[in-house]
Amino acid sequence: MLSLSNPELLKSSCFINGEWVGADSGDTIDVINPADDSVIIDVPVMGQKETEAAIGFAATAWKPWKKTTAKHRAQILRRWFDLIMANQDDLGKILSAEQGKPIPEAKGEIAYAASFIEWFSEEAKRTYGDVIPEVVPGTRLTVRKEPIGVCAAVTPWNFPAAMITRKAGPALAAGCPIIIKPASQTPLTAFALAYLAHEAGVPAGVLQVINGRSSEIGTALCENPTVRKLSFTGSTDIGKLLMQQCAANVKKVSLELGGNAPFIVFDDADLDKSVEGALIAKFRNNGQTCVCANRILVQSGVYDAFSAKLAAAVDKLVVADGATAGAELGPLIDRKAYRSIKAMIDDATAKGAVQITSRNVEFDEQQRFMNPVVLGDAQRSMDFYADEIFGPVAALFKFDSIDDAIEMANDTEYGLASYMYTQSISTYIHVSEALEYGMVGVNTGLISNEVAPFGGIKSSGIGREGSKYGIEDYLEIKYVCLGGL
Ligand SMILES: NC(=O)C1=CN([C@@H]2O[C@H](COP(=O)(O)OP(=O)(O)OC[C@H]3O[C@@H](n4cnc5c(N)ncnc54)[C@H](OP(=O)(O)O)[C@@H]3O)[C@@H](O)[C@H]2O)C=CC1
Ligand SMILES: O=C(O)CCCC(=O)O
Repeated sequence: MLSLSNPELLKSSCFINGEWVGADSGDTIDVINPADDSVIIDVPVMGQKETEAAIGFAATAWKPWKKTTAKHRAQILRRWFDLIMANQDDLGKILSAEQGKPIPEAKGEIAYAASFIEWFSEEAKRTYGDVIPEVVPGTRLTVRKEPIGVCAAVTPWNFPAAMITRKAGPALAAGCPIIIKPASQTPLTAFALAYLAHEAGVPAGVLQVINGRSSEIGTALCENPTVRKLSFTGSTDIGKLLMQQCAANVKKVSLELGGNAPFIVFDDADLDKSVEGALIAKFRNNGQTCVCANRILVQSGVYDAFSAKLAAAVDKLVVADGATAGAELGPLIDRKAYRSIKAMIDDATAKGAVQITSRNVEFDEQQRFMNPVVLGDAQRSMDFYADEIFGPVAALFKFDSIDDAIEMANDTEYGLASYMYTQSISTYIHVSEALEYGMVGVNTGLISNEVAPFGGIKSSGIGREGSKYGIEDYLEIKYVCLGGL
């Protein structure tokens, strides 16, 4: 059992219309700690019926919520932020237990998650409209931003807190209710956040969390016309499916999907800083992040030196249960993830990739931890050139010219994050402008924060989260033309 200062945070029920409830069927499923396969607690398995009920409650809650002042919503969100930060230790323990990331990293995610609530508590007051100079005498043209209506969020297991607050923050700030369906593997952080939202004064029905059969819940959320907006973070395949389902009633969608981030190291880069950046960009959350470096492209002049330095640093990363002091990489989320990552390593080595790190990367079905690995001599024919690794494998590709680097970097259906290391201003400007990505990190491996627009282009998704842009998707523009003056 998790030892928490505030045991109220560990919930085994869904949160619907201000009540902690089980599934109508009574069905439950265990939430498993991926570090040791122990059961943390069981949670309800809900489906279409409970989802429809939650949509109805949200619609009812919307009427008074949209009429509250921005200042009132800002105050509630600020209280929620304060409560999340006051409970950071407990929330970090819950998140680490169900997701696997080391407790300090989990606590870091809690602070990152809270930052979206703080940010949108401030942005709530800035959803300005416009007054447009009239073209016909005796008229007045005004533009007002209004909440879009009932929103839904479907979120992944890799960031069980931040992907929720990055959606719930702007929704609530804009005056919308939101129904959250967390990943089945990590519902406990979502429940704990809902508990604190309620404590902060978020009214019943304005924020609900429903766990269960994803395709049933997803279909209900996408096909019910009362839901006006869906925000999804997860795989590209499921994103496409949800977008199709939302098309029937022209629902607004935001999608944060897969990536295939290039991390480019030019000959003139500061190598120590590049290695430091690569460690963050590649191994954050054990490589299970959509903005993780997927293809590390290194210019031929520094290829050998960079590979040796990176491999030495990677060999030192401490792999252990996330609750163990000093752990830097926890377990992967599940066996399916191990199998998929191992298959990519095997594919690459069969095609000529060479392991530069020294630790064993064999895998058996009992295994819960994977050693990080650096593979050199990576080639375009290898699976990870096109596909997201989502694990602790750094693949190094060699290139000669700047144009080669740009061509390789853009040679993908994805366009989320990209990174480059150079000390040349002209390389920085030329390459950062040529990269077909929503985000570019220059001389840094960490680009995410609440004030910057997070999102991708191409198959990486639609829309931006965080920043001043992140609230726009939760607002509709209403133009009023007043005549006869
Ligand atoms: N962009 C990103 O941040 C992420 C990318 N990924 C990528 O996707 C791969 C697979 O991970 P996975 O967890 O399976 O990602 P999914 O896209 O399957 O899951 C993300 C969310 O979507 C839900 N979901 C799954 N199927 C449906 C459906 N038919 N209708 C509605 N909701 C659905 C999941 O619920 P449930 O958990 O209940 O199935 C979860 O809440 C990873 O290896 C990685 O490559 C994964 C996670 C995050
Ligand atoms: O989609 C993800 O993988 C989570 C986002 C990580 C981030 O915000 O940096």
